[in-house]
Amino acid sequence: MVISHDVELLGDVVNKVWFLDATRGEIDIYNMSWQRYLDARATDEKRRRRERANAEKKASALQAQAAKLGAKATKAVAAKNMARRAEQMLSSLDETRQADKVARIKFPEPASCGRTPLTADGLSKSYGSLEIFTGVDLAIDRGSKVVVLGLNGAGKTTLLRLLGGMETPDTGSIEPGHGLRLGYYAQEHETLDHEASVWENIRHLAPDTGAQELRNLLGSFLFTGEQLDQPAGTLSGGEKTRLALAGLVSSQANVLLLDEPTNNLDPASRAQVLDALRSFAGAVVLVTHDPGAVEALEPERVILLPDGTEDHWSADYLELVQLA
Ligand SMILES: Nc1ncnc2c1ncn2[C@@H]1O[C@H](COP(=O)(O)OP(=O)(O)OP(=O)(O)O)[C@@H](O)[C@H]1O
Repeated sequence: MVISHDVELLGDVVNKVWFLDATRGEIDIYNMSWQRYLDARATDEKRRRRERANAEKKASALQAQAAKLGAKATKAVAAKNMARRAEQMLSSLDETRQADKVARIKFPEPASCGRTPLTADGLSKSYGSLEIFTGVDLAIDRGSKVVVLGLNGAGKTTLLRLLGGMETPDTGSIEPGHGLRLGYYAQEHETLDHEASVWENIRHLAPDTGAQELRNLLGSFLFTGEQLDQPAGTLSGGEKTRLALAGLVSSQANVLLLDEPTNNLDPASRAQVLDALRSFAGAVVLVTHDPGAVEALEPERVILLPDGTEDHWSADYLELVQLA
């Protein structure tokens, strides 16, 4: 049994799909491949919409007739029965299926900054006797797009944590440039306070933004009503990702450090993140195993770990993204 947002994987392996329909509160079982399931579900939903439209038409005809009859005292009982039948007909229908909701993600104009908002010189990091990397230099220019590649354990997350000030290097230094505003998206969501609620988290991340604006922002990331009071630690993987991204969007950062920002997202929300990346005017340093995210970023440069070598981006590196 597999739970995944990776549609390629699902297309390759599954021959049975359980669709948990939150609108109807039911599980539909489709004994077929992923592609055939997608087609069958689309057909089922079309059928339900048609049935609903027919029933609504019938019910409103009944209601109109009942209203006419109700005017005559002798027909009052028949009219009442008719109205009741119309009501029953409507209440037995499934709720109309909302088009599956998707977060609307758009990064705002970044705050203005100098030519090179972030520089690092001679960074080294070891954990005990394990040397992760030594002597890594980099300069992040305004608006530049950089992808960090390396095999598992090469130190990609470690480098972002150093740049984001979450950890200190053993040697070397990190120099913030004029006007730097960093936005850090952590793979494990450690930028979220898991004890605090959704609302308190976003409040903390964007203390200068008005309450209504924050409410609207959270709404566009699909957080409304009671969920604003839910502790962040109890959110699902995709919801944590959405909350952390909402925090980034509210921050006006001009350098985004993104560690696997598309993990845990359903395909529709992932597509939104990729679109947001495409149109972001600030600088981005991206760590990802998702080739689609790299293509959306259109990086100019790549940093290869653990050596710290820098190169111009070329499509040949895409293969390494999947390996890494
Ligand atoms: N706090 C720590 N204590 C000890 N070892 C650590 C610590 N943090 C990271 N490491 C080790 O440092 C190495 C680099 O970890 P890092 O998470 O930066 O790799 P990565 O390139 O991001 O890997 P992946 O592609 O698997 O996400 C790993 O071998 C990891 O086990």
